[in-house]
Amino acid sequence: MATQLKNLSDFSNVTIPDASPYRFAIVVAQWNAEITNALLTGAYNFLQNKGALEENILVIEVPGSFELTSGADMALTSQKIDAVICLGCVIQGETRHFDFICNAVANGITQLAIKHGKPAIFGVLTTDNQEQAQDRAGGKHGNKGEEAAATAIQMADLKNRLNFKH
Ligand SMILES: Nc1c(NC[C@H](O)[C@H](O)[C@H](O)CO)[nH]c(=O)[nH]c1=O
Ligand SMILES: CC(=O)[C@@H](O)COP(=O)(O)O
Repeated sequence: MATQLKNLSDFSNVTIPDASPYRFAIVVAQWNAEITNALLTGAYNFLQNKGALEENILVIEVPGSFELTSGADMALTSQKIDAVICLGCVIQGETRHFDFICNAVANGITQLAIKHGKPAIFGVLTTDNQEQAQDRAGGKHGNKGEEAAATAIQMADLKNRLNFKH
């Protein structure tokens, strides 16, 4: 398996730009809160470690991952932010509900980035079980929240360097 022995959050070989010029929103789902709170901590601490100012990090909670798209849309529309990070954890249940949520959120966040012309980062765990989620929320496979924060900084910086106006 590709990730079997990997820490997916290892950025030692990647240059992450200074985050201090940028304003971020982190939209976090309350479903599977033990996991999503760990993702939030990872993302928040990573942003601050890369220079983001506390007053430039807005945290918004939504009920579940399905609401991440609308929560991020509200943030991008009403707040002056440069990138939005969407954090959630969807764990497979007995039915196809998992598939509908995961597809809706992935597609929704993708379309949101295009609609607003700003980075909208998919930091949603989509796992078979609780253990896989724990492994990716500060466990042996790293922290998906850190990865999402790193991506948000890189994309906000890219937009700035390209002087991209929407
Ligand atoms: N089963 C999970 C959910 N389900 C709730 C949905 O996200 C949504 O809030 C509901 O369908 C109402 O629109 N959400 C997760 O984030 N993770 C799950 O495992
Ligand atoms: C992944 C989910 O939606 C969670 O509510 C499990 O649902 P179910 O067991 O009804 O598929």
